[in-house]
Amino acid sequence: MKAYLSIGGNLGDHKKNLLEVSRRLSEHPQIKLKKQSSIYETEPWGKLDQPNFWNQVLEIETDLAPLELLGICQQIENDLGRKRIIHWGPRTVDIDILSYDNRVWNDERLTIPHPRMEEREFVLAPLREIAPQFILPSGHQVQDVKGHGEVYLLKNI
Ligand SMILES: Nc1ncnc2c1ncn2[C@@H]1O[C@H](COP(=O)(O)OP(=O)(O)OP(=O)(O)O)[C@@H](O)[C@H]1O
Ligand SMILES: Nc1nc2c(c(=O)[nH]1)N=C(CO)CN2
Repeated sequence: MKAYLSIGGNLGDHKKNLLEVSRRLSEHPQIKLKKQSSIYETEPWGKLDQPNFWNQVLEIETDLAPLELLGICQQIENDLGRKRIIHWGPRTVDIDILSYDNRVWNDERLTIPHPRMEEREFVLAPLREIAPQFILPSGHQVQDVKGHGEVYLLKNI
């Protein structure tokens, strides 16, 4: 199954943390990392009084079930020192499942497609880069939609 993940953080060594997420995901026997967007520096979304984030979107192929994938992502977040303190607040690294095999999932642990992805330019810009044909929950193509927040493509990092 094809899934898209959004990863981001704004504490510690951003680059190291993002690379570490990709490394750990690709080491998992049931996950293949297919595409990685560029890394973007992004204005904080939702809660504005915090440092800029670094964000990236990954395309993976996996035969893990959605909740199993969520568990792996949360394990990686915890291993990299993620503490859940402030809602939408600063974090070393956060992994959101944007979509999973065009499926819909709705329970207290997991909602896919991710309900807030469409408002977030920090998700849409990297997604547009690796999956311009991606259909958003609204039915629009990602390349036709602009979300909120400025993003800056980071070059030569
Ligand atoms: N698509 C999803 N991807 C990742 N986590 C999800 C998803 N849907 C629901 N969750 C749940 O959301 C919970 C809270 O996530 P988290 O603390 O990372 O929220 P957040 O990143 O601050 O906000 P947001 O969800 O708006 O990105 C997680 O424990 C997880 O169970
Ligand atoms: N730019 C940006 N802003 C955010 C981010 C993020 O990854 N990037 N994550 C948040 C919590 O999910 C809240 N706000």
